[in-house]
Amino acid sequence: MATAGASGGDGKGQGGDAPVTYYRLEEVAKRNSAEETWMVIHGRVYDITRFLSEHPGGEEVLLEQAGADATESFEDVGHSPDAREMLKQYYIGDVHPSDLKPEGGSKDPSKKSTCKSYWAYWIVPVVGAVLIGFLYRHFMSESRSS
Ligand code: HEM
Repeated sequence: MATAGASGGDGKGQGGDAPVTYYRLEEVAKRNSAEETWMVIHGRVYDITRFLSEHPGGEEVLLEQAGADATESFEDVGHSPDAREMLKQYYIGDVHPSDLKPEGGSKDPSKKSTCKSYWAYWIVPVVGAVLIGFLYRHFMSESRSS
């Protein structure tokens, strides 16, 4: 099997502690024919060449996505847990981290703004509560003195 452009490494992988092979998207894009069909689903690379003729949804839909990120199409169909389980046998590696689009992962660059929104989320009720406390004390002391 072709491994050009791939590099070994560690990190999150499909199976246990085996080293993960990373593939650049340009490497995946070259495998876009019926002779060699790779696709990306949720940041993982699958060699589905031998699965083409077995796919219940037909070979054509797979070839349309060949060499590309098929996550959206795969999810749109609403594949069964069995179909997701089948994916494992075609797994060959992960998309290289520098080619990964943020998909809600921990390396999400928008994390900072999420932190900011958490601040905004609790600071409003806290400031509100303190203000109400001051007003309450103010009116109580006024009503006591009058
Ligand atoms: C390697 C990845 C894929 C695997 C292992 C897979 C597997 C399966 C399986 C097992 C089914 C039968 C129904 C089910 O159990 O959900 C199915 C149906 C289907 N798949 Fe996929 N699929 C893959 C990728 C895709 C992609 C990328 C598309 C893109 C459009 C697609 C389109 C469909 C359609 C349209 C059906 C419905 C067929 C019908 O109900 O007549 N599949 N697939």
